[in-house]
Amino acid sequence: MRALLLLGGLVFTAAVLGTLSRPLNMLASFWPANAVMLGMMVRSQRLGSSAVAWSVGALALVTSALLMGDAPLKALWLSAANLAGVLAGWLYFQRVPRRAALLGDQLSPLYLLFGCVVAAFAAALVAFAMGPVLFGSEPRRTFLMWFTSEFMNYMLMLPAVLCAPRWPDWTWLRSPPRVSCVSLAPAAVLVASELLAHLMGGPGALGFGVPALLWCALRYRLFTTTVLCLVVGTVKSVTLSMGMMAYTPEVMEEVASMRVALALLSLGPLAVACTQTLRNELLGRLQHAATFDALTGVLSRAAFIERSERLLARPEAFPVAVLMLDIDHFKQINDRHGHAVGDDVLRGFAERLQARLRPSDLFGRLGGEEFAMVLPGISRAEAQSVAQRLCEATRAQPFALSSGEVGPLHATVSIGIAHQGRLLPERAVDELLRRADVALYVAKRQGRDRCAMHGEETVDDPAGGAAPAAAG
Ligand SMILES: Nc1nc2c(ncn2[C@@H]2O[C@H](COP(=O)(O)OP(=O)(O)OP(=O)(O)O)[C@@H](O)[C@H]2O)c(=O)[nH]1
Repeated sequence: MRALLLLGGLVFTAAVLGTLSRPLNMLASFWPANAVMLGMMVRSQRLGSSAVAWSVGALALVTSALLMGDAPLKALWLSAANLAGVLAGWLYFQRVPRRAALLGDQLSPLYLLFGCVVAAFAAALVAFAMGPVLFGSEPRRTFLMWFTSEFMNYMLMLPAVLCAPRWPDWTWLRSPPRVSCVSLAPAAVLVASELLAHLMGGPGALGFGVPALLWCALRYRLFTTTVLCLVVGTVKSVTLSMGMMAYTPEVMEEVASMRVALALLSLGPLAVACTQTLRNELLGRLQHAATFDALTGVLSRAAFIERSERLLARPEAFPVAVLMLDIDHFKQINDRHGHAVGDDVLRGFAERLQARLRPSDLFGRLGGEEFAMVLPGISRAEAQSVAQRLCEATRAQPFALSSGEVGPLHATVSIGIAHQGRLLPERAVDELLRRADVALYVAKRQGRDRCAMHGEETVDDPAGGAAPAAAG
């Protein structure tokens, strides 16, 4: 219901705005209603496939035309042409891969271009027959002007509607991004280029803003780029049509050609913005894959070591505890129940322990069934009690398994703790992991399902001579 109201309200408002801009003269022909309706239908599959939604859109177009003073026959015919374009565009976008239709693909600008041609062509086809009846103009002229005006409107407006963020994603409205001189530079250069174009005039002035738009496409989000292209295109078409630039197209063919040029201007920046968005998304996924362990979701070995090194280089992290955790007899779980069950236990174990850590703690999987933690700002006694709680949490409940063939499985963990009160001069991570490993060896030797603190009792240190450690 909310979506229907939004559709009706937006199409109606856009149609009223379009009608109000009619006196601007032929070149501007600002008509956002069709692109708004098409964009919403393409974005929401529920709206697009609902006969009620199409009726609401049609009603909004007809009522706005009647309210703005069009005769009933004219209102119906204009709305029929508009609807024919929207319907043809929607049918076309249904055949385009969804991701590409929503500007999430490198080829999106080309799909968009073709979709706008289809929609504009369908609208012009219905409209040109009424040219002589309603406007007293010849059909060829009506077709050319209708097609180019629709094409320009779709090309400028549709990208912004297709990639506008959904309402809950508008977090930047509540906490706007920090604006700096560097971030404003592309927009400032765009304004300067457009002013220069205005001062110099001539048909070539159309392209003055392109370098700045390309810069914006590289620097800003896709939606911001589409809005900038829309604003630049609309301002250009209005200033040209009002004779505010030194060059103003006069004959019909010049106007039509100018509209097509205005529409195509945004294609380059759009292509760059789409590619950039795709690239950032892929980089984000790559970064995530390198940072987090694919099975358990905790930090990967490399990311854990890197973040631990950064943390342990800061004096305020001390006193600190480094824990080495190893699930007991994990090989038996694999051997008895299979690798998939072993994976379930690893996942459940990591999830259960992660829930018991503070945001400032680091938790990583070093490999196999071996995990490690860095707990900054913690005393020796606190570290010991945290480790004990982690042992209890592992032991307390069996781990749920995704396959129903085996019931929940019990598992236990052994933990070695290394505690360090003051900043270590160098190689702190290696040293503390080594000590924690020594303590883990003690915990395993003393019967497993327990924790051991390095430095409390002398034990054999496999890494080099005798080292102190004790069971917790
Ligand atoms: N399911 C699963 N098993 C893994 C994975 N990585 C390593 N393993 C297995 O983990 C087991 C580790 O066994 P061991 O190192 O002998 O240790 P353990 O059986 O836990 O014995 P203790 O540590 O002495 O208690 C091996 O069988 C590995 O094949 C993994 O990603 N998934």
